[in-house]
Amino acid sequence: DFPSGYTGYHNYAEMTAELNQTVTDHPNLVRLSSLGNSYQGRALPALKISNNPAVDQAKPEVLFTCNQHAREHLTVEMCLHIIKRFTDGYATNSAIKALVDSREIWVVPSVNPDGAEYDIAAGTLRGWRKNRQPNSTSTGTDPNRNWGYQWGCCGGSSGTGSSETYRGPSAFSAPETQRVRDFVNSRVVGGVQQIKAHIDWHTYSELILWPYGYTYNDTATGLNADQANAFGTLGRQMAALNGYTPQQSSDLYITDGSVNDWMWATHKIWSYTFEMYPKSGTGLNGFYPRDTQIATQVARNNTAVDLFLGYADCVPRVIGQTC
Ligand SMILES: NS(=O)(=O)N[C@@H](CCC(=O)O)C(=O)O
Ligand SMILES: [Zn+2]
Repeated sequence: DFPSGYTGYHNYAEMTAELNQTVTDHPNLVRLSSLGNSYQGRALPALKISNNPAVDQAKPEVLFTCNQHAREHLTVEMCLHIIKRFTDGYATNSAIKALVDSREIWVVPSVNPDGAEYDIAAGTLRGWRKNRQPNSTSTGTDPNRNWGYQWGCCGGSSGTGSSETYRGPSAFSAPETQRVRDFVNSRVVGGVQQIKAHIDWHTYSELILWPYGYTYNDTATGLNADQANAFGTLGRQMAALNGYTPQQSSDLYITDGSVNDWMWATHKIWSYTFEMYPKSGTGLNGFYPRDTQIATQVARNNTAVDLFLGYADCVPRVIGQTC
C-alpha cells in the first residue's frame, strides 16, 4: 500500500470503493461498467456520467483516461476528482449541470491497475511505469507506446523488453490498450464515433500536449492545417487556465504508438495529454508529490476541463469554424 505521506492516494481497492460509493450517492447520474480485465485480471472500471446514464442519448461523448503509467498516481486522483465534481456538483452548480445534461462523460480512472498496484506493493514507491505483462526478456509494456497508429514507426519507443518505453511485440499486445481500444471502437454508432474529445492524464511537467507525437511536422496524414490550428488554439486556451505549457507532443520528444495519435488518426477524436504537477523534479520524486498536494493540483484543472467540455461538441468552433 502507499507509504506514510501518500496514504491520501487511492489504491485499487480504494478506487473501486469510491466508484461504488458514487453509484450509491448518484444512481440517476452514473452507470459503472468494466472495459474488461488487465493482464493480471483486474477489472478496468469505466464510469459514465450523464442525466440519463442507462440510455445512449444522442449527445456528444467525452472520454477521460488516467493512469496509463503506473507511478503517475496523481492522475487517478484527477479522474476521481472529475467524477466527484460532475456528480456532487450537479444539484447545486448550474454550469456543471449544463455540461452533464448536454454531454455523456466517460471516466476510466486507471488504465494500468496492475502497474499501479505493483508500484506500491512493497510499501515503498518503486517508480514503476509500465504494465506487468511479461515479455521475452523482461516485464512490462509501456501502454503509451502500444497503440496501433504508427506503432514503432519513428524512434519514439523501444523494442527492448526492459526499456521503460518498450512498445510490446506488436501493436495492441497489451490487454489494457486492447480494452480501451475496443471500448472506443464500440462507440462508433451508425458509423459515427460518438466520442468527440479525450484527455489522457499523466504526470509530470505541467504540459498540455496534442498530436501528432510521431512526427515533428505540424501537419501530416489525417491532420491538416485547420485541425492543427484548432488543436493548438484550444490547447493554448486551456493552458492559460491551468498554467501548464501548451505544445505539440513531438515538441517534447517523438513518441510513436501513443494514445493521442491513435485517437485522432483512427477516430478523429480531439485527443490531448495533460502532464500534471510538478513542473519539474529530480528523478523519481517528481512522480510522487505528497498527498497534501492532491486537492490543489486536481482542482487546478477545473476551468480547463470545463472549457474542454464546453467545446467538446465541436472543437473547431474554437477557431470560428462550424461542425
Ligand atoms: N507521462 S510521461 O511518460 O512522462 N510522458 C508521456 C508523454 C505523452 C506524449 O508525448 O504524447 C509519455 O512519454 O508517454
Ligand atoms: Zn505518463
